[in-house]
Amino acid sequence: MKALHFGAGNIGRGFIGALLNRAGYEVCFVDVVHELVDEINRRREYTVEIADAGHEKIKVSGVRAINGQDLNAVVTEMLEANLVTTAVGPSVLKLIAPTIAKGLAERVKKNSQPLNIIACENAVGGSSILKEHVYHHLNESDRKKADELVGFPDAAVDRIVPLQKHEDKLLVTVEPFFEWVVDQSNIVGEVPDIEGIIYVQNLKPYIERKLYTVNTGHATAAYLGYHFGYKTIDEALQDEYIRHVTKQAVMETSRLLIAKYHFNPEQQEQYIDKIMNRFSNPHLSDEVTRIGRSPIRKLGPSDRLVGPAVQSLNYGIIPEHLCIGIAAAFLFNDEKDDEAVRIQKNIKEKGLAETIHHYTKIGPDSPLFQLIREKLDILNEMRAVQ
Ligand SMILES: NC(=O)c1ccc[n+]([C@@H]2O[C@H](COP(=O)([O-])OP(=O)(O)OC[C@H]3O[C@@H](n4cnc5c(N)ncnc54)[C@H](O)[C@@H]3O)[C@@H](O)[C@H]2O)c1
Ligand SMILES: O=P(O)(O)OC[C@@H](O)[C@@H](O)[C@H](O)[C@H](O)CO
Repeated sequence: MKALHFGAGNIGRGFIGALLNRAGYEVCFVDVVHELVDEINRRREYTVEIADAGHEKIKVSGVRAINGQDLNAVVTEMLEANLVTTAVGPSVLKLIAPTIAKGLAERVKKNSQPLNIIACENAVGGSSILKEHVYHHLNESDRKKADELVGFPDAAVDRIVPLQKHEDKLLVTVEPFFEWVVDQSNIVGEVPDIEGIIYVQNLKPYIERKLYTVNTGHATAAYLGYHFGYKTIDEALQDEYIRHVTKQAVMETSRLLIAKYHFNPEQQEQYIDKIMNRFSNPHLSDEVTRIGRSPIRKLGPSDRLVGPAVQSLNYGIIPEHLCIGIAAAFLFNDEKDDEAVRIQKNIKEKGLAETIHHYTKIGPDSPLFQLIREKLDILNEMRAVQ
């Protein structure tokens, strides 16, 4: 069984690649960083280290890699792959789509075996988004064949994997917890037998619970942490105010999720407690700039902050603390982050009101708009007296 995985980064090596390998797949990574591809091919194995008191080291062997710019190599791999997965970042899906489309166009002519393509990204409907981009590059006849032979089941993936700073370029340190939930209703052919995947018939509650709890809390703590000068998430969460706002923000999303999907309130409370502990794992050092990366994406209308805030209003919940997180995201001015730079430029050139509307799509008539502005003033005042 062969798996082709796009993105040999932290989640690619530390989570998806490791699970596929354990399930018996021969894993081939696709990446655009030459050094990474070469190193994987030179060693054909790497180590995953579990960040807890035991520091267990797991060897992932028999892997190889190809360069994503080598179209022929990717097409050749796609002809034979039994499964395709991605962990490249939601904004990169559009960029890998032409290559995947080329591979699929060849494959549907030569191989009548079904193929599932699972995007393992932090986005609602990641595989569906990828499908849309891929289909854009297929002609009508290949699209019809792909409708029959190719599935794009959506997925939710959860495992905290910080930026890696090891001498061993392939070593990846990951938290012990992981969860990979896949929408079974969109699988074509046999359901892949991979230990660790939870198959569900309706993914929406799971991806929203993951993105709107884990990532909402993470982003809130990271943007506040950055604003108040903390470097890592566990440092930020030792600040009483940041811990309080983060916990309240995920309590707000929790009320939304319970109302919308009827999650069990007690289990939801345990889920939150577990997440707050995961954020503070003393064996991981996770920088607030990684967690806050790409703030334009994170301020998007259906992403982790604005998504639940807007939906909350429909259930009579006033998302005060989510709005603090949103306000803090507009103060994230990490100059190494292109999206942060673009937001700050927009604020300078077009003003705050226009910028909030532009990125969040929240209009001045929404009660959230005023709330975000008030929270921004409060955060700036708090910083000034710090
Ligand atoms: N790190 C985490 O804790 C975590 C947890 C759950 C989900 N995720 C999600 O997983 C995805 C990947 O995150 P990550 O932390 O592993 O990022 P990462 O930057 O470590 O890995 C992304 C990899 O994709 C590669 N890449 C970029 N463009 C490419 C292209 N055109 N073709 C092939 N490869 C390309 C990069 O070189 C990099 O190796 C994101 O969607 C993220 O939200 C991350
Ligand atoms: O990967 P992003 O940029 O969407 O979000 C940053 C972190 O919140 C994220 O990577 C978490 O560590 C992860 O989603 C935990 O499962």
